[in-house]
Amino acid sequence: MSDLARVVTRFGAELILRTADGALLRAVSRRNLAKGEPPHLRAPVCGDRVRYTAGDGAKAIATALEPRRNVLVRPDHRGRPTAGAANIDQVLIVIAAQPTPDWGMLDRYLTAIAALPAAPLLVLNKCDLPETASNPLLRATQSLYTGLGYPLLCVSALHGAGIDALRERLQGQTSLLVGQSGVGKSSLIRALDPALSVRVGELSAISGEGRHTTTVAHLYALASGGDLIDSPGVRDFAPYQPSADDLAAGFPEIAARARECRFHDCRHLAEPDCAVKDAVDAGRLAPTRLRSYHALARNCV
Ligand SMILES: Nc1nc2c(ncn2[C@@H]2O[C@H](COP(=O)(O)OP(=O)(O)OP(=O)(O)O)[C@@H](O)[C@H]2O)c(=O)[nH]1
Ligand SMILES: [Zn+2]
Repeated sequence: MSDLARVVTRFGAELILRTADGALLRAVSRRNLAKGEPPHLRAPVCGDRVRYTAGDGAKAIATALEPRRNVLVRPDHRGRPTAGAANIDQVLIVIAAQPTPDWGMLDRYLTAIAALPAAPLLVLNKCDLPETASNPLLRATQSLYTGLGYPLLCVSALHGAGIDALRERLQGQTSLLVGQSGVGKSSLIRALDPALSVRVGELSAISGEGRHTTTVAHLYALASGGDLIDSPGVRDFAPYQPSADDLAAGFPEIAARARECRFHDCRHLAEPDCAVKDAVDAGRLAPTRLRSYHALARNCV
């Protein structure tokens, strides 16, 4: 008999599992639990569902990996693909008036999220700051992305505005938290569930690895419902070699206009009769989006 559990985190060959009744359990796993997969996808990662049995000692044994809905792959420090987290329903991209938003980064996130696939949710934090309302570029960009159909919530981790609405959007979902350094991701986790900092301590005690475990991906169960994956290592991620389809999914407004270009493989650079460049010139397509598109297309496979 084997039971089903969810991987909270992994360090080396060891896992912390969350069992069906919510208990945390230390477990060991073979590195290649998923034999048919490419090497970087064989070991269980944060968010995976695994079968386990009780081991001889204090540690359980992960015996099988359940099929994944998706897995986030990113380059490791040597540029090789590595799995960061699995079974992600939704990605929260946190932005704020401060630090100054990096819109290219936002477009990279959106493309990677479309490729996963998962649902994006833009979270504009620090809405208590006067700059949030008074910065014309931020307002214009806000309407650019909502106009493209991306949902956006304005919140304040500091004052609590919009946090209830955010909690609601997290229920029943596994959500990954990403965003530039300093936008308030840690503050948002604390605002969503003040008890979580206690659980972080509990995890360190179980793993015995203290500091190390705070730098890898963790799956947190929110008291209000839903799971949140926070991964300091995955907080900035780019699509791993996007395909042409990934680019089309990440830039739907460009893909729609590209059908009108004279050349079916138009790259929207210097080609004649390019409907995408025409749309930019006519002010119907944001030049920043085309710039982001070109930056990603350079790595396209
Ligand atoms: N005014 C205001 N400040 C906030 C809010 N949320 C976070 N901050 C501040 O922004 C700074 C950065 O917050 P963090 O939560 O550490 O940001 P982070 O995104 O986790 O940063 P990294 O750990 O570097 O990725 C801190 O000084 C927070 O107090 C907010 O809603 N309003
Ligand atoms: Zn074109």
